[in-house]
Amino acid sequence: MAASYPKKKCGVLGATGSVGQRFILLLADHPFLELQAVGASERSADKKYKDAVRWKQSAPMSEKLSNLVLRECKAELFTDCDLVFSGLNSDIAGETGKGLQPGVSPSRSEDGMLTFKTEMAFIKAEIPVFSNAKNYRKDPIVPLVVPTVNPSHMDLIPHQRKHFGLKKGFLVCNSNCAVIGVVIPFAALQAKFGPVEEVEVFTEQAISGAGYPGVPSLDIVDNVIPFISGEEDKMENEAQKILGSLNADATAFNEQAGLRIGATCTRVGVTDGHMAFVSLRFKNRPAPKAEEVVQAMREYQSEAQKLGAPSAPEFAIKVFDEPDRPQPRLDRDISKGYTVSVGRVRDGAEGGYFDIRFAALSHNTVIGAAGSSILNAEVAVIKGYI
Ligand SMILES: NC(=O)C1=CN([C@@H]2O[C@H](COP(=O)(O)OP(=O)(O)OC[C@H]3O[C@@H](n4cnc5c(N)ncnc54)[C@H](OP(=O)(O)O)[C@@H]3O)[C@@H](O)[C@H]2O)C=CC1
Ligand SMILES: N[C@@H](CC(=O)OP(=O)(O)O)C(=O)O
Repeated sequence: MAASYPKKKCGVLGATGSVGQRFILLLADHPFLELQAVGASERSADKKYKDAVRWKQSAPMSEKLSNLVLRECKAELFTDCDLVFSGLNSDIAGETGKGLQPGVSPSRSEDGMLTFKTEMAFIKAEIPVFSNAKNYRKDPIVPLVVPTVNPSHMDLIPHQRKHFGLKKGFLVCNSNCAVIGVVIPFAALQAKFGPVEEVEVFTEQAISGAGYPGVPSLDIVDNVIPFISGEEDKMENEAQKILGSLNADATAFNEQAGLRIGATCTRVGVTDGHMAFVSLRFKNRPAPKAEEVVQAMREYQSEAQKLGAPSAPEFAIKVFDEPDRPQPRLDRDISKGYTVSVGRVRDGAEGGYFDIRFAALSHNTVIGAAGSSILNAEVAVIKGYI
């Protein structure tokens, strides 16, 4: 029988956005995370959720949640929550380019007062934050967690709390949505065959990845955009931290040394679901063949699954044998969007540099964003951090 956990009241910041709407869907019938509060900009505050949101999901919103009244994203308005999820734009979520360590020294507002950006203000108010924004992902004191890869990195939380003088507050980040879709297969392969050394990845990313209203229709219909600002840098630099290790006293991360990733990121006219086409080379010789890679991915069990997190998919990775799968429209909702689908697993070109090639599909607002945050929160509750 599944273990039961005490109910936790949660809030969603940025609840009207592309990621926020996915939180509303995924939290509607959660076994222990109860949606208590929703937040958005001043423009939306004090309106009922259903009146402020421009709902873009194919499933309807829950009647009960649709009547929640939106609050401004101020920590003092969320003290009735045990934790919050952040689907805030990065300019609202936190400092840019500086990271949390210097984030302890707050910004100075126009009137000269010291202010904290939103996520920092919440953790200072002792409210744990699970963030989708990019600001603090690479900060040495912030766990960057993909729940079906490295939930053990949350064991840095006591150190983070000590650093900030907090009792209950902490910050855990998700990675970039396109990164999530590739690190899950990488984790399965590395567990079996040792380090991946070199990767070349090409993505076709969904429109919902750009938020709402996002990409103008005249740009994306009947078209492919061969550039997403800032995306390739994240693809090339976030995986090393996720696939790295926590040191023995759980105070610092060692990034995976020697993992080089080259990325080309494009936007295509798909609503949800990022495709990634990967070529990779292992460090160890001889490298595994495609059949062994398929088996390793099929056997992969993540720690989130082993811990019994209720949203953890039965299989973190589904591998298709059919040569024309996965496809976004057909396969993005497998395990409600928590599973990454892989197909076209092939050996590298004969005599070529890369060992293996495959295609991976991930639902960018579920396992790529809101779903990962929810799974991370489940793990944090199971581990007793909340
Ligand atoms: N979309 C995706 O697939 C992924 C997104 N992310 C990240 O998640 C975050 C959210 O992305 P997404 O949902 O796409 O963005 P959207 O632009 O769709 O939504 C932004 C949300 O932030 C709110 N907001 C805007 N300004 C303010 C403000 N001044 N104060 C408080 N709230 C404000 C908006 O509320 P209002 O309606 O009132 O304007 C809205 O709820 C971003 O950091 C993004 O980079 C990460 C992974 C994947
Ligand atoms: N940039 C991603 C989504 C996103 O917002 O990513 P990030 O949180 O890393 O900025 C996309 O367009 O599909």
